[in-house]
Amino acid sequence: MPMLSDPSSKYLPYPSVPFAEGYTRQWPNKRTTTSPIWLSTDLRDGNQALVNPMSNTTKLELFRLLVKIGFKQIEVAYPAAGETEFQFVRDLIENDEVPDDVAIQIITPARPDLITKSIASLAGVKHGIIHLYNAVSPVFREVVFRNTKEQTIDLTINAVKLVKKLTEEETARSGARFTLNYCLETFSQTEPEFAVNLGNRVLAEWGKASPDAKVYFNLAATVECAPSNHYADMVEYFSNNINQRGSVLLSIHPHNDRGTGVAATELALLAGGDRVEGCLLGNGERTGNVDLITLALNLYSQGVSPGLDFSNLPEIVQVVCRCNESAVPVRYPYAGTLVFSAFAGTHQDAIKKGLDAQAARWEKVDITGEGKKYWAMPYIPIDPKDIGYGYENLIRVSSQSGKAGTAYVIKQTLQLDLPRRMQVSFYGVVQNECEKSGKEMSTALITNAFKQKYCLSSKPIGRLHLQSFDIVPLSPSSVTSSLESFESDGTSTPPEQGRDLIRFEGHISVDGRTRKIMGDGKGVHLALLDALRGDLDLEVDIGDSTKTVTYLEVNLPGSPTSKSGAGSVWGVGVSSDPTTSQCRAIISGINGLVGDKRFPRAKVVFTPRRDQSAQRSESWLRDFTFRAGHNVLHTPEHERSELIAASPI
Ligand SMILES: CC(=O)SCCNC(=O)CCNC(=O)[C@H](O)C(C)(C)COP(=O)(O)OP(=O)(O)OC[C@H]1O[C@@H](n2cnc3c(N)ncnc32)[C@H](O)[C@@H]1OP(=O)(O)O
Ligand SMILES: CC(C)C(=O)C(=O)O
Repeated sequence: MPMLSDPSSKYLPYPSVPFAEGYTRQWPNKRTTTSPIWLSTDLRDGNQALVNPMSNTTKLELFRLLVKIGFKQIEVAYPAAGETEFQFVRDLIENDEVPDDVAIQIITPARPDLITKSIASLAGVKHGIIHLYNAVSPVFREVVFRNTKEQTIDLTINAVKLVKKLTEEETARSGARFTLNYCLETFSQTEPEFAVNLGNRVLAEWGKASPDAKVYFNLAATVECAPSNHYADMVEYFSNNINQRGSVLLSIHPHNDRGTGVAATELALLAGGDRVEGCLLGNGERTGNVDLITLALNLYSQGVSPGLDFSNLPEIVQVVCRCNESAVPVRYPYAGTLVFSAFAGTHQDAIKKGLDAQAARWEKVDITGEGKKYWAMPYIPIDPKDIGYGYENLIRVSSQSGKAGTAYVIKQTLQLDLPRRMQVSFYGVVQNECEKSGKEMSTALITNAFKQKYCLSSKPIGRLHLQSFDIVPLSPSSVTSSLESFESDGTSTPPEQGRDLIRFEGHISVDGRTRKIMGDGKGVHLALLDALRGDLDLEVDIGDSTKTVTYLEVNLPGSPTSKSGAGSVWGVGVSSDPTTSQCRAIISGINGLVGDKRFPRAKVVFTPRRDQSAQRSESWLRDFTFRAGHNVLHTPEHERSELIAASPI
């Protein structure tokens, strides 16, 4: 039949849930503030859907992982399926694999022979949950069992009677504790009144439900056939109408046929669900059971602890995929390898700004002790570090990226905070490469391109390579450049005559051949330019107003790394002469420190920061670090401060 034919003659819409006239649904106004009880059915519903069901060795590995994650209820087998399944339960019990606070659940259909065998597998268990199931919706009653409603009830009640008898015998023998988990298979496709009626008959037959020994009703969306709000309505109806609600626990068992298993579960929990059955990474029949990792981390990202430990999610994913012989799509919630990577330029820009803003906000909390370090990050709903990922892949660069992403990579790898206009310029280089290759630019490729472009290497990269140089003072040596005035806006042009004349003598290789160059000027850069002009016929004009600005951030030892500047003291030096600019910045910084009671006596680390926002024509210094020793700031007898230039970054 062609796809576009009228489906209304073929498919029936979901029926309404028979709430009383005027009834106001409760679930839409609720919030989930606590974690449900979790049951992992990886070893049963997950296992039965695998191409190659797990061996008992593999099941044991997964069982141990589930225990480690923190599951307190684990469905371990369908013991009546065969000897292997039966033996798995025996091994767990006999080898003392089950911690005292963990209950193991086994599943059995409502058939006497299979119930007997299933319960026998649990001999000696501490806490066993008997998951008894039969499908109760019209199609199953009519087609699979060929039963009326009354016959369905009889089948169920007889099974409950047998479970009660066998478990009581085992309790008398070994002291084992048992819980009945009665599953209305295909609950979400069953008439709500019939489901409640059946549930009440089960309760009456069990006869011993209490707030301390609740009967579980597993309300299965065996096949997800309707939107999530319908499942929530079904659960709320059952919750409102089942007897002895305080002695009953509602379990949610959703599948994901419509791709909304997670949403259905979240709404069903609002509607009265207390417990969730599902699998890690949503393994299971057809499109899978509901994914417990997504559910738990959705809760976590709302500030509700799920009580499950996914702090090393990559490792968990790896084990689960190996055990299930399956793979996770790269965009899978939380667990996909690309979930915490942005390629798009505007996303990257927002993330980069978000990280900086958050670092400042968190630092303020550290310093003031006020407020909370809450997570508020564009495009990233959960801190990747909380679940075992780093930030190193947050930004990946392709032809869809922009300058911010590229600058982020350079900051991460080379610790260089590029000035904005340089970001734009360098991004052109990267974009060109991306468009040429049509591929992602890896971190290594970007870093390499940066080094190539700006010749950042001790080995020759460009056509010109400076091998060595000397600065020879031509006029009497004195630091007279400090005579140059600096107005508050830093834009004044330095008087040339205020500085010493120096000679630049160097060796430069040009296309691999060494050439000697020499030039004079007031300041190193002018002398170098003179040498290039004279010896190599290279005319470069960097403008009269070219200045070097040196920023020094003096971090307070013991305070967190200062990104906002709140935990540090700053110095600034501006001059057309780089050396003078550095000297001024140091003196300026020290001035800010003297008498600052917050500052300890020794070891002051100076970290220069370059101005990113300036629109002036400037030359930019390479980063370098100074360390002041010998308590220079606080002991007047050390008048000759010892400022040691440490290695360049
Ligand atoms: C929704 C779920 O995921 S439920 C879990 C499903 N998991 C499995 O089926 C995995 C393990 N299953 C098995 O190993 C086998 O199916 C067994 C051992 C349980 C039964 O095997 P068999 O006796 O060969 O029966 P078969 O597999 O054909 O099952 C169908 C029979 O059980 C009946 N049946 C099916 N479900 C139930 C139930 N919940 N309660 C009672 N009877 C049931 C069917 O009506 C059918 O009976 P019929 O033969 O009289 O028509
Ligand atoms: C037996 C039940 C719990 C089941 O697996 C289902 O309905 O999907």
